[in-house]
Amino acid sequence: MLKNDKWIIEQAKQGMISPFESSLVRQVEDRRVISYGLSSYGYDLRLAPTDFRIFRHIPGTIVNPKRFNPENLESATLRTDEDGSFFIIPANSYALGVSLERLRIPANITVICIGKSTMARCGIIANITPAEASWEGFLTLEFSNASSADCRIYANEGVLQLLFLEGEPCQTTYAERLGKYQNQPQTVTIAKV
Ligand SMILES: O=c1ccn([C@H]2C[C@H](O)[C@@H](COP(=O)(O)OP(=O)(O)OP(=O)(O)O)O2)c(=O)[nH]1
Repeated sequence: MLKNDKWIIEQAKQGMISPFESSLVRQVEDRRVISYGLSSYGYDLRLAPTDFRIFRHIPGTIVNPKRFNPENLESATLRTDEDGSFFIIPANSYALGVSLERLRIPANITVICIGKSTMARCGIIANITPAEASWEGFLTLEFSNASSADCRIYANEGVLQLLFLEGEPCQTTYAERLGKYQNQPQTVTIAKV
């Protein structure tokens, strides 16, 4: 079953999402923001200002998920103006960021990470991925800019939404099988095998 706002509040009190906003935030002081916080059946996460990296091609090489070369990722600069702090995701490129919130997923829950409509309308696709039962840490976030125009992606503002699905208790959680992405820090975690 898809979990509702009341359930998310109860779980957040026990540390599922930190920091936690118990309503949808649309404005901070006198500035409009890309919304984040609690929605009816989900939670909108913020992008951390700490780490955002853009894929680049290294001539003569091919990306190998079994031996990922960190040089394929170039750190982007955080810029700030009257609209907020942001990174630029170039046209037709792929980028990795990290969530501002730390998550602790309950043992009978799978979380689906999907895009926000506002960003989707600007050509930004958040790669749809699960966060598994009993996983914890800061999510590494994956975006493509499918449009032919460069786009801002705001730090400290909404960038992704989470849907919480409850299942029958499983035999082995991600934590119990010692999943390799357990306890990710608030920096981009590159592909591992
Ligand atoms: O966008 C995402 C999605 C998931 N995760 C975290 C939470 C999730 O529980 C964990 C493992 O992800 P997944 O199971 O998709 O990775 P895998 O390639 O299947 O790894 P493994 O072989 O360890 O299961 O990574 C992220 O950091 N970012």
